[in-house]
Amino acid sequence: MVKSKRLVFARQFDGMPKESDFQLVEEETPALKDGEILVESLFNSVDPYMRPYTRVLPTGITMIGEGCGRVIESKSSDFPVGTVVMHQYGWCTHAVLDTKKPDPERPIRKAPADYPKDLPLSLLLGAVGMTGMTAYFGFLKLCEPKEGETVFVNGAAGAVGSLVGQIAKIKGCRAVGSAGSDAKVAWLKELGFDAAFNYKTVSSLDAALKEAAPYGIDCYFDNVGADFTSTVLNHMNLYGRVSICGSISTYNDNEMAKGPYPFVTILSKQLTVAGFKVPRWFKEWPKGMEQMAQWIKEGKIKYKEHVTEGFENMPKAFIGMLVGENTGKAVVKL
Ligand SMILES: NC(=O)C1=CN([C@@H]2O[C@H](COP(=O)(O)OP(=O)(O)OC[C@H]3O[C@@H](n4cnc5c(N)ncnc54)[C@H](OP(=O)(O)O)[C@@H]3O)[C@@H](O)[C@H]2O)C=CC1
Ligand SMILES: CCCCCC(=O)/C=C/[C@@H]1[C@@H](C/C=C\CCCC(=O)O)[C@@H](O)C[C@H]1O
Repeated sequence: MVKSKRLVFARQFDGMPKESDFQLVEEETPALKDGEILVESLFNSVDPYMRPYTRVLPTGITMIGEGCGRVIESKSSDFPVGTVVMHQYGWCTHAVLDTKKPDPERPIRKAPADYPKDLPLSLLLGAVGMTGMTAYFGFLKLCEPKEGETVFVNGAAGAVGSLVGQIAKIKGCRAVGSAGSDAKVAWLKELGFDAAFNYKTVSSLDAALKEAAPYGIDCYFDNVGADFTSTVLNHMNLYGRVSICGSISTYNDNEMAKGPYPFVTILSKQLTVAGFKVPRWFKEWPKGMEQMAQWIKEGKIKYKEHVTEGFENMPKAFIGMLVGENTGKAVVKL
């Protein structure tokens, strides 16, 4: 038995989450049954989806989220001690997982056997994990970028957005991004974005897009949603493709945003607009993970991690990510 900690989703969020919405619980892990493994978490992820997904969840549960950890006790020959796994075990320091009852929605994923020794394991939650797969498949499958096309991504200095822009460059596109600070914009230029702007300080989004994408936008990877997206659609070229990845500008709203209705724009420009959830391509993730790791090793993809130290600081890290404190992937190191 091991002393463990978890953070409970104690109060429904009202607008921006608060630290007092979580409660820390300490307890001992139970003895393992046949087929079970005890995982010690090394890194826990904080992600935007946690804010809207909790709307329909009951309070009192362990806060939802993915972690990357090491098996420290095992009653499963498939997962010997030392195996590194990723799983939606929630905000906890230790998790008992049943390997005999696989849940296709929440699989226990093993770190690839050939995962490069010189890459941090935290990347299995970031550029070589769920976030990286979101950028890789959500962009390539739905935007189908062609050489010479203009790609626009918002939330561009975040975990997903920063990868989308760099993949766009690898594919020979012109990459344009927006982010919420001048320091983030400077980093995007370092990454090779052809144009980038601070959406918080431009005189108008319309004017900024006109300047940054003078020949229009062919591919739009949308992390932000709502009014931002309606404005971007006006800058799309004929037959443009739009990948609807997220809608972070609406996650703290207590009600779903209504309108405006951009359907005539979509029709007249003959746009293809598609939403996705990245587990849709689960079967292809190993290939995507291998490609992302290879691009990182070759220096074609650069990444940043915003690492918060200490399990107890997870609420701070989560709120910080929602207000834009992170550049690159926000993770918590336990
Ligand atoms: N469909 C899917 O399967 C998946 C979707 N996603 C979505 O991808 C998006 C990006 O996620 P991820 O890269 O992990 O997160 P990020 O690393 O981008 O972190 C969130 C960022 O959002 C920006 N932000 C916050 N509020 C606003 C706002 N009102 N308007 C514009 N930007 C805002 C902040 O950056 P700034 O300083 O620039 O404002 C903040 O740093 C999210 O919408 C998420 O839900 C993620 C994973 C899977
Ligand atoms: C309106 C909300 C849009 C959110 C888009 C987004 O960020 C989606 C992310 C999912 C994410 C969900 C993870 C876990 C949900 C289950 C939680 C639980 O009950 O334990 C991940 O699965 C990949 C994205 O599709």
